[in-house]
Amino acid sequence: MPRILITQGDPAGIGPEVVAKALDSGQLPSGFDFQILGSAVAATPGRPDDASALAALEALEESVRILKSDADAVAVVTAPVSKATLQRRGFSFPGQTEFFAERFGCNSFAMCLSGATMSVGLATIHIPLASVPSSLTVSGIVRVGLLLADFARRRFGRQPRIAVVGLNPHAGEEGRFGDEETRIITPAIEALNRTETGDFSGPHVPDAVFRQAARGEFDAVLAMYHDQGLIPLKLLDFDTGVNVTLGLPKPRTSPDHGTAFDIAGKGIARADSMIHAIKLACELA
Ligand SMILES: NC(=O)c1ccc[n+]([C@@H]2O[C@H](COP(=O)([O-])OP(=O)(O)OC[C@H]3O[C@@H](n4cnc5c(N)ncnc54)[C@H](O)[C@@H]3O)[C@@H](O)[C@H]2O)c1
Ligand SMILES: N[C@H](C(=O)O)[C@H](O)COP(=O)(O)O
Repeated sequence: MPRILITQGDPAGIGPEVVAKALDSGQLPSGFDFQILGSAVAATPGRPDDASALAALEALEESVRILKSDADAVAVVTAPVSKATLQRRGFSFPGQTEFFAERFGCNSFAMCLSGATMSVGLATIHIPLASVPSSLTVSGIVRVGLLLADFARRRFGRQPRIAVVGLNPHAGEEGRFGDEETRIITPAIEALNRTETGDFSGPHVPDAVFRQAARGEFDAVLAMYHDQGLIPLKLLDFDTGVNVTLGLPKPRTSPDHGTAFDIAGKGIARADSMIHAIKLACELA
């Protein structure tokens, strides 16, 4: 039977709790086995330390070993980790997305979050806001746009309508508030439309386009940076949002929330996003 790997994340966070609740929910698809990775070290809730970070890291590495060697292991779902704590243990990646991409030798990958209301792909991921403008390139936006179109086509079963967002207020207001739209984003949209993989429009005004997306006018939104895309997504879709890494040979999903150290150990963490993450992994596998 196909098997979904589930890493428990940092055991000082809510990972083990939401994994256990998801498995007990009665809402997971049939036809799959679920294999839990990660030891329940004696972590203090809300207090990540070297041991809890190591447990999280070992589960990630173990998932890669299994995914590469076992054809029945068809996807991985990762519970949240603390990036800062992991990096103090020598984890050299900004996040799990970049970790899986490197481990699978995947140069073309992207972060996408998909929820009941909207799906959002990110042209840049875990970088300082000040680095965003200089990190945007035509080829980078095209690369993420193609991955997002492929994902949206698989999810929604049609030629996807993808809104590409501007970077600046009012999408630059004809160059008065910035020129990334004319220099970079518009040429990328033109190149994407030449591929005929989706109907790409934009550059859209950032403060308006997410309302249109929420009303169903687009199948996905291609945002220029992390918080541009994830603030509306998490505002509207916190319980159904799933983080999915595009471009990997096997699907990797994760809940849209973090370790929630402030509520760890209290038994009040909601498992909805984890349940949706497991469902999406099964759907994509
Ligand atoms: N999937 C992941 O691995 C992932 C995602 C986001 C953040 N993180 C990491 O998590 C850490 C904490 O990040 P943060 O504080 O920005 O975000 P967070 O999602 O952990 O917490 C934000 C707020 O949402 C609440 N919350 C989160 N998940 C919840 C749930 N399931 N049920 C009820 N309430 C919930 C928290 O209590 C907190 O008030 C950081 O180290 C970050 O890197 C990991
Ligand atoms: N950027 C994600 C979010 O805000 O939800 C989160 O940090 C997870 O990133 P990784 O999947 O790369 O760990």
